[in-house]
Amino acid sequence: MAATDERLRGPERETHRSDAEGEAEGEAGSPSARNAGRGRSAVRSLSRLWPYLRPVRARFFTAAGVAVVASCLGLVIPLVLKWMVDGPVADRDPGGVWLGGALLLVLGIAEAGLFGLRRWLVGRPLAAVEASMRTDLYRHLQRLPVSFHDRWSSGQLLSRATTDLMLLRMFLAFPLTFLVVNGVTVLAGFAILFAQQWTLGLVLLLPAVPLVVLCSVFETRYAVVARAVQDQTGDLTTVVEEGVLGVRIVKGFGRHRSQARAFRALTERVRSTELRKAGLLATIWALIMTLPELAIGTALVLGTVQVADGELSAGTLVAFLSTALTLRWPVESLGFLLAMSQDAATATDRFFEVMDEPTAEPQPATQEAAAQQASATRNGSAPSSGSAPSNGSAPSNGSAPRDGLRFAGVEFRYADAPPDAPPVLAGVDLHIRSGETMALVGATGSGKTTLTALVPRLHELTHGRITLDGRDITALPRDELRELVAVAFEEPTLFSATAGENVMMGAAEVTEADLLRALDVAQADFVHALPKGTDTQVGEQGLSLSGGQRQRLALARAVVGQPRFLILDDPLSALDVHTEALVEAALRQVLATTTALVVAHRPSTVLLADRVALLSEGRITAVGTHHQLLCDSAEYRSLMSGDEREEAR
Ligand SMILES: Nc1ncnc2c1ncn2[C@@H]1O[C@H](COP(=O)(O)OP(=O)(O)OP(=O)(O)O)[C@@H](O)[C@H]1O
Repeated sequence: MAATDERLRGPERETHRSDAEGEAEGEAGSPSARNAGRGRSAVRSLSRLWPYLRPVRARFFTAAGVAVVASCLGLVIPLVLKWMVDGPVADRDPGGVWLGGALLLVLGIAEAGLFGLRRWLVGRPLAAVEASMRTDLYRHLQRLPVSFHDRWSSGQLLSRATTDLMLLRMFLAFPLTFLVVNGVTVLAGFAILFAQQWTLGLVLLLPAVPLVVLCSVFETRYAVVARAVQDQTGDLTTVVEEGVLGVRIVKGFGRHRSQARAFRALTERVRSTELRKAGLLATIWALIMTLPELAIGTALVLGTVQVADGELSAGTLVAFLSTALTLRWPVESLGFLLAMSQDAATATDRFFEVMDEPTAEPQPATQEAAAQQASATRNGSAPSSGSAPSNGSAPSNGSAPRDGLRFAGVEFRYADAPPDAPPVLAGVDLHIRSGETMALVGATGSGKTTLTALVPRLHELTHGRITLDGRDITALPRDELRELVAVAFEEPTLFSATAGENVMMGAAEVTEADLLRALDVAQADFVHALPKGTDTQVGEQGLSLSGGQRQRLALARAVVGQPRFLILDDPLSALDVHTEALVEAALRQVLATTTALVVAHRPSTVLLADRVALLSEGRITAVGTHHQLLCDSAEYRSLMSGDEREEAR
């Protein structure tokens, strides 16, 4: 998997490389792409599509059968011609010629009708196959851990969900069927050729040997370039997406020229790889067209000599050559059918690279949690985290003590961090009592966001445990965990939906009254002044709203379900002083009814909390009230005053 990761991370690096570096990579794009194309069997890759094709197999195989019949009908036409030339034409029988003509017309119409029927048979089912693959991919992407999304660029995922799946539908609709249909047609055609005149048949068969060798060389080379093109298209998608989402920054800093230059460099790379791909295709196609033409020319000369010598009838020669010409298309199409199959095999690999990613992260704490759960079941009560609830608060139900949120010996290291890097969090011990609000304060990069992300299990901790009312989070079903814990991040993400829908995403079952209450709590009353109130579309990423408005909607989303635990990552950072005061006042009411961990940078946010924990270099170094820490901790004083010298005193 490491190699795959390397390839997937590659785009970010490669996107920003110079052209010279790109050229230096040589023939086939990125080294990772070269490796990806080599040594894999296209057939094995494509066979993984079977589960998706299975539900529509009846229609699919019927369509293939229809196509085989249609194609073989084309082979009957030369036989009718032979009958006409040797029969009615030689005998000067106009009635026979008309009959032959009518037969040819019927055969032609039947052939066209059958090909039309084939298209009708496969059109709808294959669109359904594409849709079901896309749905599976989307569902899987939603389930994959955050660490996966940290590693993969969005453009690579987008291009897999769009371009690659389109390539696969095209492959199933056309090359897959026609590789079979053309294969059967060529075999049947050669049987007819050999039956008519085996010596001439051998002449036509001669190019088959070099063609097979050439096709196999072509397939190997083309696979590498096809992979490179598809990966580079993914990079391009990432750049376009970043450019569109970051358009304010690009414009604000006047970076449109340098952005355009970077984009041009990338398109240049895609273009040159596409040209290499086209060059390979042109070469194989030229050879595939030339060799059979030479063979047909030779057979024509030899056949004419045989007719002149009286060894062969003119009708047989006409039929022979017509059959040979009918076989031209099935043979000549081989080049691009193989190319499309390679594109599809690459698309399949890229699709399953994502689908094969495990949805669960390794959970070192699971055993411990499982043991804990088992012991809880034996004792008939929810386990505590080692000590009795310290605030003496009432149990949440008959047996479970309300122990609040507890971190015990928590250690965390990002999977993609260098092996020699120290863990982001190490030995974090912290207890937030039930009903308490704890502010988490620390210098930039000290690990505050990381610590908060561990509670809803956006990342899996490396060691230690986190408990909610005494229950290990790894032992809680995900749904229950998400119900218990609500989060609002510093960067408020909104979806292309209405303002109301964005808020109601915060809980499973939300009433209109809950929505209005949450908007009120988050001081998001501005929503009512929008053109359609809570039904107003807020646009992609909520970009039509101000930063403060987005943050208030995100806050409303966090509180709408009245969660038992609330995790807020600097939720007031984008608010002006006036709105901040309003939101703070409202938040006080919410915090009074929940257990909260609030990342805070400013004294005003800290003052919302009952106690403050100071996170320093991945450890909790002090816990106390705001005033206690101001007295006892130089680092805390420095962070609150924004004065670095304070710490040195
Ligand atoms: N996905 C990631 N992969 C690897 N390292 C990461 C990742 N996300 C964060 N880090 C690193 O983890 C450390 C802690 O980051 P974190 O975002 O938790 O800090 P923070 O205290 O919230 O900072 P801030 O106050 O600036 O928001 C930083 O050194 C950061 O570079």
